[in-house]
Formats: sequence, C-alpha cells, structure tokens
Amino acid sequence: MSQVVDYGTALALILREAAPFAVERRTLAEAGGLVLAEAVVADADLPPFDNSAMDGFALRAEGKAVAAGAEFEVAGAQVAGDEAARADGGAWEIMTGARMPEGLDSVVPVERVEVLARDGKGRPARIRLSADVQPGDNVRLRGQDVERGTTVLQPGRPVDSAAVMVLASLGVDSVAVRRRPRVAVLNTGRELVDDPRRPLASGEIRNSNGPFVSARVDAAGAELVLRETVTDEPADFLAALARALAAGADVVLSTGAVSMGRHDFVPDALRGIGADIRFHKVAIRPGRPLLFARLAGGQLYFGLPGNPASAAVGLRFFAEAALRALTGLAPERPLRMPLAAPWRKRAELRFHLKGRVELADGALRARVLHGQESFKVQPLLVANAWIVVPAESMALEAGDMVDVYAPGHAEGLKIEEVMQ
Ligand SMILES: Nc1nc2c(c(=O)[nH]1)N[C@H]1C(S)=C(S)[C@@H](COP(=O)(O)OP(=O)(O)OC[C@H]3O[C@@H](n4cnc5c(N)ncnc54)[C@H](O)[C@@H]3O)O[C@H]1N2
Ligand code: MOO
Repeated sequence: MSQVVDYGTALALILREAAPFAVERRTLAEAGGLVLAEAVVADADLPPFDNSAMDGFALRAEGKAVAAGAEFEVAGAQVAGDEAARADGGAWEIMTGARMPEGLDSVVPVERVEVLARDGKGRPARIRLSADVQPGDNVRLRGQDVERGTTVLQPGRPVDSAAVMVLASLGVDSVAVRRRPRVAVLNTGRELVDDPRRPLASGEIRNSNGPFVSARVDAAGAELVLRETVTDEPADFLAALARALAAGADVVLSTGAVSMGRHDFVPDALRGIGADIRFHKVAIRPGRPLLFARLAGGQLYFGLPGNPASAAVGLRFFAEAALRALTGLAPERPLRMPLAAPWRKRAELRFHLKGRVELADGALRARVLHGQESFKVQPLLVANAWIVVPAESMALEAGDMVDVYAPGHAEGLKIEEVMQ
C-alpha cells in the first residue's frame, strides 16, 4: 500500500497489530516500571490494627473529653511490635505504631503530660494531663487508610513507586503485568558516522538519530536490544534486521531510506522478506514518508524518515502508540491549552510541532517554536512539548485551544522547565 493515509487511519492500523503481550506474574522488585494487567484488591485493612500516632499514653475517653488535670495510674506499656493486650482502665504508656490496648481509645502525647511518679526502673507510674484529650485523639484506626476489599489499583497503571508503597504495605508479593517491549534500532545511510572521534569525510554527517532514538526508546519504557548503523545496501540492511530479530526485538525502528530516492530501499527490502506493509506515507508534517509493517514473524516495523525531527515525530506519535498498546496502556490523551500566539499553516496536513509550554499569569499556554524544518535539531533544546494541529485547522489565533503532548508518552510535562 503506498497511498497516503490520514493520522487516524494510521493509528488504527497500528493498534490493530499491537496486541497486548501475555500477562505474567512478577515480584514487586521485578515489576517496577511495568504496567499492571489486572486490578489489585486489598485483602487486608491498612492500618491492620488500631494503633497510636504518637509516643505518649493511651487512655479511655469513652465518647467524652478528658479534662486537663485528670490523673491516671500507668497500668502497662505497649511498644510497636507488641501483640494485643487488654487494659482494665488506667493509662498505658504507648509508642508510635504500637497496637492500642483493648479498652483504650485515645492517646495523649508525652509532652502534654506531667509524670508525677516513677517506678523502681524509672518508668512513669502516675501521670497528670496538662491538656484536654478528645475521644479518639492520636489513634489511627484499622482500615482508616485502605479498607479490605477496596480496589486499590486498576489495570493499565504503571507499577511506580507509589504503587509499590501501597502493594508492599498490603503484603502483595507478586502482580500481574506485561513485560517491557524489546526494540531494535537500525540507522540507514552511507553518509552516517558513528565514531565521534573520526573526522568527517566530504558528504558525511554524524549519526544523531541513533543515539536520540535509543535514548527515547529507553525513556518510553522499552528495552533496547540492538542498535546498528547500516549502509544503503539492502543486503547489509537485511543482515542487520536478521540480527535484530535474533536479539528478540518485538519492534524494529529504522531511520532513513523510506522516501522517494533511488537509495530508499526499505519498502522493497521488506517486501522481499514477506513483510506486510500496512501503510507508507501519512498525511502529517514532518515525517510524511513514515512506513509501518508487520514482519513475517509478527514483529512490528516502523520505518522512520531520516530527517531528525521526522524520526522524532514517527517515534513519538506512532511507535510509542504501539509500545503503549503492547504493554496494555490505554491510548494517550493530550492536554488542552491555549496557544500563545497566532499560527498559520499552508498544507492541509496534521502538524506535530516543536513547542514550548509557558507559564503566563499563573496559567499554562503553548507556543509554537521557530525552526520547524525537519532537518533542524537545535529547536529540540528549547522545546518542552509537542503541539498538534489537526489537518483541517489552517489558521489558529492566540487563545485557541490546541492539543499538547509531553516529550515522551511515559513522562509528564516538566513543570520546572515550564517555570523557567
Ligand atoms: N522527491 C522527494 N524527496 C523527498 C521526499 C519526497 O516526498 N519526495 N520526502 C522528503 C521528506 S518529507 C523526508 S522526511 C525525507 C525522508 O527521507 P528518508 O527517510 O528516505 O531518509 P534519508 O533520505 O535517508 O535521509 C533524509 C535526511 O536525514 C538525514 N539523516 C538520515 N539518517 C540520519 C541519522 N541517523 N542521523 C542524522 N541525520 C540523518 C540524511 O542525511 C538526510 O539529510 O525525504 C525527503 N525527500
Ligand atoms: O516530512 Mo519530512 O518528514 O518534512 O522532513
């Protein structure tokens, strides 16, 4: 198929091929950063028992305040880790996190108590309250944080540090997740030089897409299994592709050689090994010659155009959509924000623009940067977001709402960059 497809069609074709990976169980230590495949229901209360929030004395208030000046014998002591104890009145010395003695319901912090007498070991034996105590003061009730039976995590949520905190609190030892996609990167072009110490010969350039795409693959939560630079010889390319598949790649990303030139061999080379090219060319700018195929072994193939911004867009808006789907993440939804300044386009294409989210009078707004040409890399330094303008919007005014995406699907907008 070599007909130009629109963005929606391209995305639907990708999502049709990117079926989520099988569900696996992993320990919490292994699951960090992976995406939950099943909901997690709390099978315990948090906290698991009523306990003290303060070092102090546990009392029985029984629904009414205990006034300052009241005196109590100290009848026992309870430290974090002590098992359940029964109190028959009086006050119990208690530590933060210690189980409340049964029969007591409030805690007065040690600094609001006067110790009137001590026993032979120097421990408080009699106390007087120096402040009123309200019923339930400084007691953390069983289930007050998480009630047993509550669904605490939904499928599709990454196992981030917050999820680990809750799962570990509940004593969950393993979770159902999907593994990280394995990605291989092939950079095509005889003009490319990888070794930064090697002087450039006439016509040569540095390979920037290779390091860039590799870094972004990592930031997208995938595992880079191979990166190679290949010449414009189809045989070299196919040999490298075979090594990528042998390395276990689920997704292969190539850069370059997908346009109209005599050396743009990727489509034919792929056809030659039985790949099913699902689309080649999308009505977008930059990155129009983007190619997407399913290889004979089922792996997904994205032929990203060689210009750096085009490769970046193909990765961000097409390959990352596939990476999300493989791990069970729902399709991404953009932020909506007003445009900082008018912006016009001449082509009825969907534009993915290097943009900057700024803070103005406490509100966020999005600015389309200068230097949108796809060969330019310097504007990427200033950009902190992508601004997307649909094909049909030709003229936008300041204040018009636009779709804004973070630099990568797995990262939010970097607010510290916005604030600068
Ligand atoms: N006659 C036409 N020419 C071009 C068309 C077209 O429709 N008709 N499309 C243009 C567009 S749009 C793009 S984007 C590029 C895409 O070209 P390819 O994907 O075939 O890529 P190359 O030709 O190999 O390279 C394009 C450009 O990017 C530089 N490049 C390539 N790889 C790297 C790398 N790893 N690091 C840094 N820079 C790289 C390469 O040197 C070229 O300058 O085609 C247009 N032409
Ligand atoms: O669309 Mo190409 O991707 O302009 O450079």
